[in-house]
Amino acid sequence: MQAASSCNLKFRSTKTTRFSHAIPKRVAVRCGYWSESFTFPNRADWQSSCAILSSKVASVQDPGSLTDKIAVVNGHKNGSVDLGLVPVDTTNGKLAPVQPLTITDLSPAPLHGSSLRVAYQGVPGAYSEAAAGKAYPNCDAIPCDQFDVAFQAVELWIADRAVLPVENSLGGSIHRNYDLLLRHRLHIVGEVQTPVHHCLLALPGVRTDCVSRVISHPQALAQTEQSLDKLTPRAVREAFHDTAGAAEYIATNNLHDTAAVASARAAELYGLEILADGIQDDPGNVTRFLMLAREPIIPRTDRPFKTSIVFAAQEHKGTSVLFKVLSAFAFRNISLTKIESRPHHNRPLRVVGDGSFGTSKNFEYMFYVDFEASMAEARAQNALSEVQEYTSFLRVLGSYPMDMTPWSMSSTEDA
Ligand SMILES: O=C(O)C(=O)C[C@]1(C(=O)O)C=C[C@@H](O)C=C1
Repeated sequence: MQAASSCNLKFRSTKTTRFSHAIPKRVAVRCGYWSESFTFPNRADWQSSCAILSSKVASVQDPGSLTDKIAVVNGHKNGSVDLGLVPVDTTNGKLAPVQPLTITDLSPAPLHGSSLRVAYQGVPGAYSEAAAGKAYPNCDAIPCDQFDVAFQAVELWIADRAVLPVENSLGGSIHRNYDLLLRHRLHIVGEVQTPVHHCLLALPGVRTDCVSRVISHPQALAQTEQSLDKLTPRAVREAFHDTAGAAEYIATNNLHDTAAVASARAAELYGLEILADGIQDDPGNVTRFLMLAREPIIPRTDRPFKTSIVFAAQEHKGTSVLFKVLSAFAFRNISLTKIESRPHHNRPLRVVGDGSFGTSKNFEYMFYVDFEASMAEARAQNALSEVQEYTSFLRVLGSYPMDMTPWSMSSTEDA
């Protein structure tokens, strides 16, 4: 017998707990052999908690005793708490029998079921969902409303992996995910690059010249800016959480004046028509996604590897720290593939000058560097020991196989 996740047990949220004012919320969940507690630090996390908890509870062994799954919320015992999770058995109207844990449930991954659970940001039809499928074929893709929720889903063992975008060939870096990489403790275990082929979608019968508003993910709007100038010059553009979510919103609210920039799959899923196809401003539009896990993978040397690090320059080490750090790689013939700087949140400014001409403030940064070498190679280890001399903070985010998928312009047609 399979774990509960394979019996298609689903939960429907009917209402939220009456302790909705208390944040952070600590919830203890007990279910058969399994019990775990979760903390939802802010309201947004708590609001998405029904989905998170449902997915977690549905993936454990014992689908019976459904009423006592949510044992405690903020110290209050079950009975006074109703999270409003209603079990819906989609198999044959019966709940699956209780199953004891087996040795396979204790193996590192996939957990509690036959397929890997992969968190992504967006709803079905988002490019991130396609990327999750490319990174982990046959995975169970778990939609999350925010990037932060996808990180937390892995940290809380609700998902086994997260697949999140970090940069696009037209729109540039997705800074939010760089910041979250630092805030969370997940490891980069792989990368996947996917062609992004955008369409303009609207309700059936809507003409392009009747569209007064175009909604989509800001990255998607940026990637189609010139095409939208031509197709819908008078339409206002509005940011939405994700491309497929924008398509779903149009369909759900029956909006005849609004179009979405999204994938052809989103058109199919939400019953929209494709007004224009391939509207990305560059035919070779590609987004790079990172695969994240709780544990790092063991770096190898038998195939091309990339390593991602983040560091902050040491104060009082002079102005040429960045040059010295980059030289540590250059002298060892290690190519850098990416460098990104983000504000140093703990130390945003450094005052410079001796006062004779006043003082100036320099901004302090966290530098993210990707280089083409595996941490199993001596040259990479030596480069990092040298980097350590100039830095006050250094973290290896992951050493992982490079995405070597053959790529051609025509492959962009697939997405
Ligand atoms: O909205 C989506 O469909 C996403 O998957 C997000 C996202 C992004 O964050 O960059 C991913 C790929 C595309 O570059 C556009 C949007």
